[in-house]
Amino acid sequence: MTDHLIKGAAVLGGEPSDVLIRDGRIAELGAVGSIEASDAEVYDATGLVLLPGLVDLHTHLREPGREDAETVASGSRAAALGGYTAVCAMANTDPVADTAGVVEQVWSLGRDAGLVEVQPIGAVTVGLAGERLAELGAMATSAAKVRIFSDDGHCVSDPRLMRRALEYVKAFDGVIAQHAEEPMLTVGAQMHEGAMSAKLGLAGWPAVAEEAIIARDVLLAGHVGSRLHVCHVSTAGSVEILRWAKSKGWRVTAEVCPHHLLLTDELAESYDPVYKVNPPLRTEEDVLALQQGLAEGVIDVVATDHAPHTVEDKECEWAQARPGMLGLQTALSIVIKTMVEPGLLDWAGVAERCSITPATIAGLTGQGQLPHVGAPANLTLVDPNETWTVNGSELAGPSRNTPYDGMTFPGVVRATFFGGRPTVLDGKLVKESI
Ligand SMILES: NC(=O)N[C@@H](CC(=O)O)C(=O)O
Ligand SMILES: [Zn+2]
Repeated sequence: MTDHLIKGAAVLGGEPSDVLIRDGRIAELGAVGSIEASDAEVYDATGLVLLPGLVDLHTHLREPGREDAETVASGSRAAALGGYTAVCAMANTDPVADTAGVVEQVWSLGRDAGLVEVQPIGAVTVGLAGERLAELGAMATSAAKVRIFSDDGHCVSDPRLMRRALEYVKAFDGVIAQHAEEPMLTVGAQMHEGAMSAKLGLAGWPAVAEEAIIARDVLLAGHVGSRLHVCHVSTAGSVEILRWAKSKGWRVTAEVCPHHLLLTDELAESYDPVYKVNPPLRTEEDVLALQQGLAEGVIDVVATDHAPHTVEDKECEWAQARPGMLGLQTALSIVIKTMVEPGLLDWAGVAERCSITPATIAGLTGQGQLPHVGAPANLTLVDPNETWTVNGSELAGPSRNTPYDGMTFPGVVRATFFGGRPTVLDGKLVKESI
């Protein structure tokens, strides 16, 4: 394996340093010019910020079943380009990832693609039907070593089943990741329930449908003493409930998606289904509360909820369109725009929210480590002073459903190193790694 010498990178935005990568790990780290490595390939990282490789807790890779929207390989390419070195693959595939066989299939497809660590998430219930627990233990002890279980796309709405799931995973320190949506309050829902849904005549998903489930689940997690993770938190009220749950010392973590940190329900006025997503885009007040919650750590991590859909599933009437938007290649830029530029997070905070804490939640021990000698070389180099304009037709993967087409953002991912090997250099996929 070739040695790599990264020169002049600001580690977490600090002093410029040189980093030598050898045999998949950081072998040396020191002041600029202090490392001798004549055989190493040199990468000039002057002006770039070095972060631990990003880790996504919520990625829809669509394989098996909807390879026309995304595959494990195409999603891995999007992830590497976005600065990720690990993604957790959601279970709502076809067939559903509710057995050891399916999670092992996804895991080995990820290994074959070789661009990021692909950690499968297992379903909580058989077929995501919310009726019977899936084989959680078999998935946990499979080669995929599943630790996160989620029926994402659906809420585990039966409280008895949710309690049993929390009890079951406690034995192997697993976590239940809940898509918090009380289904009886979102029948026919198309967007956030508020002034805009009234104006547009679209059925609303009220904030309380999310908040009622989060309130119930933090109580259950506290009661059982087990780990709960709340997916894609989208309302100001949810942040308040999480703050309270954390003050009790319960083992509760939560994620927010980049689109909920930036976009609002006003965009639905265009009737462009690219803005249709679950949970829906909310109000300005919610956006500000989510940013504040993430800054304070009430919300622990940023997760993309990267949800590729084909043109047929997205470019149709709003009511028929599938919910979800692409996220892997734009996430870091949106975090910089909404959190770093306004001074809500520094680079250490970005590393914490986008890499270190997600890796801890997912139990990915080789990921999310602050750069130090001996650490696995999963690293991202970003140019914070450069901007780029999103071009939907140039994104990796077959799907085009980005809500950011034509928008200009700060923060260009220049290089990604996965297991000591560059997967992205100068902003492009490294050929040998594809
Ligand atoms: N977020 C979405 O709007 N859609 C997701 C499911 C989900 O994350 O709930 C999908 O699988 O398309
Ligand atoms: Zn969801």
